[in-house]
Amino acid sequence: MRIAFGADDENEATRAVLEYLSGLGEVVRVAGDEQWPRIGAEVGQAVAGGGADFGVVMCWTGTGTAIAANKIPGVRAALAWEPWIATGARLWNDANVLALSLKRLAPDVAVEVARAFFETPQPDPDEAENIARISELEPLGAQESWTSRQPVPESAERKADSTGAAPRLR
Ligand SMILES: O=P(O)(O)OC[C@H]1O[C@@H](O)[C@H](O)[C@@H]1O
Repeated sequence: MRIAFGADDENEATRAVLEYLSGLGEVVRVAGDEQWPRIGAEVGQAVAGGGADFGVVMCWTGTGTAIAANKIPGVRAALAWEPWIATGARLWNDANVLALSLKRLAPDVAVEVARAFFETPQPDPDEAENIARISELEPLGAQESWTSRQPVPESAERKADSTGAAPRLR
């Protein structure tokens, strides 16, 4: 597995995550010491361009790098702060970039969240249509309507079954 990594600062959490990622495969890009928009964009480009299978971005909140990464077509970056969120991001959103707060997450929690992300290899096939719709959004301008929009019924029970977590309300 090839993983692109970038963080706009370095601390115990970033070091712990990098160490965990190094055990998973090759960390192909370590972006650092740059502003968060560039970190997000470069990690996103590595993933969208095929240079990496997945990306991990870290910044103070995790939000700035996530937003920047999501501007790159093909990127589905998800901010996660607990393992269940990371599992869901892979399972239901086929997230290919994980965003983490380097300020808020303790190193062991950051690694736990990353582990949940990387230990959920396949998205739920039932979500394939929704995930494909994300790509349809990429070329849309602010004024264009999304013609393929249709409601997708979801079952809280099915979500609960697939993660073992509590059912969620929609
Ligand atoms: O622009 P600076 O102050 O460096 O950073 C602001 C922080 O705001 C957040 O979105 C990012 O996480 C970034 O780390």
